[in-house]
Amino acid sequence: MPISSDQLVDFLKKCRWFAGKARQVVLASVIQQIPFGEATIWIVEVGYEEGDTERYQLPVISVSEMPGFSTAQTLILEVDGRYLVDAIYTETFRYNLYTHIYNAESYGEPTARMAFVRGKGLEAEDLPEHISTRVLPVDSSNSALVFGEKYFLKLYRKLFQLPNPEVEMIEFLTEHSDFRQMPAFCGSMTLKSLGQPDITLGMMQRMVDAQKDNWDRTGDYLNDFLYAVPNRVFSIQEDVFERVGLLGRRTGEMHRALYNPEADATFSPEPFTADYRKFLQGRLNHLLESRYNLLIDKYRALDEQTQALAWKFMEAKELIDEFAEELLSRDIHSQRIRIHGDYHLGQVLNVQNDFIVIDFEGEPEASIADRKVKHSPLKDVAGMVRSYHYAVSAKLFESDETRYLEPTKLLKVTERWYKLIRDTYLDGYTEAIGWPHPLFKDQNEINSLMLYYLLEKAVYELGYELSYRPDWVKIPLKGIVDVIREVEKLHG
Ligand SMILES: Nc1ncnc2c1ncn2[C@@H]1O[C@H](COP(=O)(O)OP(=O)(O)O)[C@@H](O)[C@H]1O
Ligand SMILES: O=P(O)(O)O[C@H]1O[C@H](CO)[C@@H](O[C@H]2O[C@H](CO)[C@@H](O)[C@H](O)[C@H]2O)[C@H](O)[C@H]1O
Repeated sequence: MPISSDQLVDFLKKCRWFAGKARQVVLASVIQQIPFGEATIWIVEVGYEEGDTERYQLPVISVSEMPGFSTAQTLILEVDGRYLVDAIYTETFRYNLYTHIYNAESYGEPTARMAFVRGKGLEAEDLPEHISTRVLPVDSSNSALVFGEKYFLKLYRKLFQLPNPEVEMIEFLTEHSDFRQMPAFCGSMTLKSLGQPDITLGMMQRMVDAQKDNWDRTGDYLNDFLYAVPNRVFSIQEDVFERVGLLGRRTGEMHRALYNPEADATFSPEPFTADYRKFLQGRLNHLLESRYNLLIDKYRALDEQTQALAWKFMEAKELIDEFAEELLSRDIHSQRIRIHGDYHLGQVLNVQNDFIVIDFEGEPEASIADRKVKHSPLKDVAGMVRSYHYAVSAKLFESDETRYLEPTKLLKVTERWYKLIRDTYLDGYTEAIGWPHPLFKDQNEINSLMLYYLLEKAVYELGYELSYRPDWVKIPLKGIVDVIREVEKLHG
């Protein structure tokens, strides 16, 4: 069925996974069609009034009846009593996907073929003919399919002209390490077109039966803490310290697994080269500039307390520049490896008495090439430390229970919780990494790099909050101001 640009745009705008909703679309068109059984995989290109074009994966199939389980994102077009639907909603398409992964079988012509890989996590007993399939209704930027209630397939929607970093990470950890706190790799599907870079279309992992992610679980702990605060009681249960320490240890184990001097170039550790330092500097400058501009744009809409923090950030511009320049112009002897890259409490699922780390796709704002750059693992550590700061700040600053407390007292309690939890997390991390470790030269480098990554993360978050959650802008700003204070201390 032919489809016009307007029809495509109307459909895309209904889809949770379409990232271009806030942008002005000029044209959407199907630029490649890859037949796959009764379905066809469309590669859709979207052009915007400003900025780069984007590509999306849309598997389609023409059916005479709407699928049993349908959502607002199912129907693309209806013509003469037939329906063109997103193929993930049909059993035929899902079954075909699973069968090809199970058999590690390629499909298509030499000019454009889909290569299917089967991973260690897929068990031989789960034969395609016995497998149940369904769409998992997740509020996510991709689509999720479930097979036999045992396997979770992420069908990537926004496509990149390079293999997806998540598949590389999960495959590496599953096949070449003994780290088991992530869902094991079960398979992948990649589009290989003649003369074009490979494009990852999907990845299958073991399905995790998670009760809650760790952002929600930390929120539960914080509720207990919060209720006591108005009674001038400061109480953190021993269980909370144990869980935070365990997460620190699991993070350390993840980084130990990713540190492999025997690995090929994609994963082998690298030194802090001049090129990397230039990359870091360029990235921070770019982030800072975009955040200053965004802040100026949105300044008047911010509350008084947030405006004051914003001023501190703006006034410290020179100090921040000096700090970054000084750190990045010295020789650094710690090492860099592939890391998670977007590590925060929401990326950790609670499973029984342990954790499972998910979503190794890297930072959403970064290009796909940048997401594969190796960093000091302290960048992940800083991400999680920031996340604990977020959790306590969001709870204490936004709750009814604490509304009438004096702001300076509230801030003190928040800081006390944050510092105890941060140190517990860091102790767990250090214990698992083991000391000394070739990833880190000495405590001095650790302190400086931590400060740098904390700053970079908080500046990144400032953009995220200014765009999506203006009420939370003060949280990353507070994080930035904390780093500024530390830097001031260093400069005497
Ligand atoms: N292996 C898995 N098993 C079960 N559920 C998962 C698994 N991986 C992710 N999820 C669920 O799907 C949601 C989206 O996953 P995520 O990796 O964050 O995808 P995205 O990058 O598309 O947002 C998660 O919040 C989690 O609830
Ligand atoms: O959607 P992703 O999980 O890939 O990550 C993006 O969204 C996150 C918010 O959901 C954002 O995280 C920030 O808010 C979290 C609380 O909601 C907090 O725990 C994180 O520390 C904070 O960075 C993340 O930065 C963004 O990339």
